[in-house]
Amino acid sequence: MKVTIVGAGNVGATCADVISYRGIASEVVLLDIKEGFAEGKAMDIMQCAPNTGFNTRVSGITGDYSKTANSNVVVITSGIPRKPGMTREELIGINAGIVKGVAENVLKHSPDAIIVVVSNPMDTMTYLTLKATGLPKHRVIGMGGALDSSRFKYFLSKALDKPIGDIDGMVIGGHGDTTMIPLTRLASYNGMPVSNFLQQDVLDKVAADTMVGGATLTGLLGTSAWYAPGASVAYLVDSILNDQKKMIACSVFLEGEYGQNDICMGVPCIIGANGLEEIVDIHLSDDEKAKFAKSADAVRNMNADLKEVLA
Ligand SMILES: NC(=O)C1=CN([C@@H]2O[C@H](COP(=O)(O)OP(=O)(O)OC[C@H]3O[C@@H](n4cnc5c(N)ncnc54)[C@H](O)[C@@H]3O)[C@@H](O)[C@H]2O)C=CC1
Ligand SMILES: O=C([O-])CC(=O)C(=O)O
Repeated sequence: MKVTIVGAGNVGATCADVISYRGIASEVVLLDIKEGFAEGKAMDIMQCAPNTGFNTRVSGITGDYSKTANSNVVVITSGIPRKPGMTREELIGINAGIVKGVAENVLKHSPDAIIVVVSNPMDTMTYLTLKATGLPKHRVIGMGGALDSSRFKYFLSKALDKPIGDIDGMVIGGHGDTTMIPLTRLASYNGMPVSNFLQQDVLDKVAADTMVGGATLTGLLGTSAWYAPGASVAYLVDSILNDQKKMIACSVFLEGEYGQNDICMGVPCIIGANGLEEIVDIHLSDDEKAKFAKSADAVRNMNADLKEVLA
């Protein structure tokens, strides 16, 4: 199975590293516009193989999409990341043109690929990719919820002082500082509701920390995060390539699901060989429904800025 990652920067290269280290694909192509950059990242990753023992072939290329031909999955991580103090939404001006161009280029050589969109503002970039390419909704999947959910589990494990692997939870809604919806009501520790162990004010703090998880890391690092984002993309790609049918919160096109239409937003999805295989209805409470509708309003507002690029 072949995966192309367009944008060999922090997130793209980390994703390639995790995919190869875990043997998720037999071939990974990294593509970037910066001369020699993807080649360098691929060479560095390949030189791990003797010591970590993987067999994935990782190669890098500058701008030549013919090398990406017949990819099963294409990941779009090209574009600029935010700096401290910025929102993801401020990236739209530069990233919209990049993402549209990349999506069109990859499809010329991999007409059957499933596209995973990572560049921010991710929900709007996913919507743009779907509209610009005309691909069916099952082949355009935005990655954000997998990452936000792993941050949610991290903050829950800290609050509970219990191992992160014993925690389950999901974040739906938009992938933005104010649009994420951590589902604290449904989060669990070894199958038991976390509300059995944590007071509401602690749960509220966990949710708030989760929502600004990306902004907190951007403040600490000077650019946005890459280890957990790269690993989250690899987790999603694994479910596609190996037909795992995992339930993962992903940004996908909604046609009435969760009361929304003509928008891409994070909802629980079954992800398998066909990409998006099912949107799962988890019966939100009235409060969660209200939050989802508010989140959708904000994402829709952002999508309105695509008028020019989609014209
Ligand atoms: N959806 C999510 O959960 C997450 C999204 N992101 C987003 O992912 C994007 C990438 O982030 P980083 O890897 O940290 O940035 P980065 O700056 O390290 O890497 C971006 C790469 O894209 C390349 N690039 C730019 N235009 C290109 C084009 N037209 N064709 C091919 N390559 C091109 C650049 O040369 C650069 O190497 C950002 O927009 C960031 O906000 C980052 C983390 C999580
Ligand atoms: O925070 C950012 O800008 C990058 C991102 O989407 C994340 O790490 O969640």
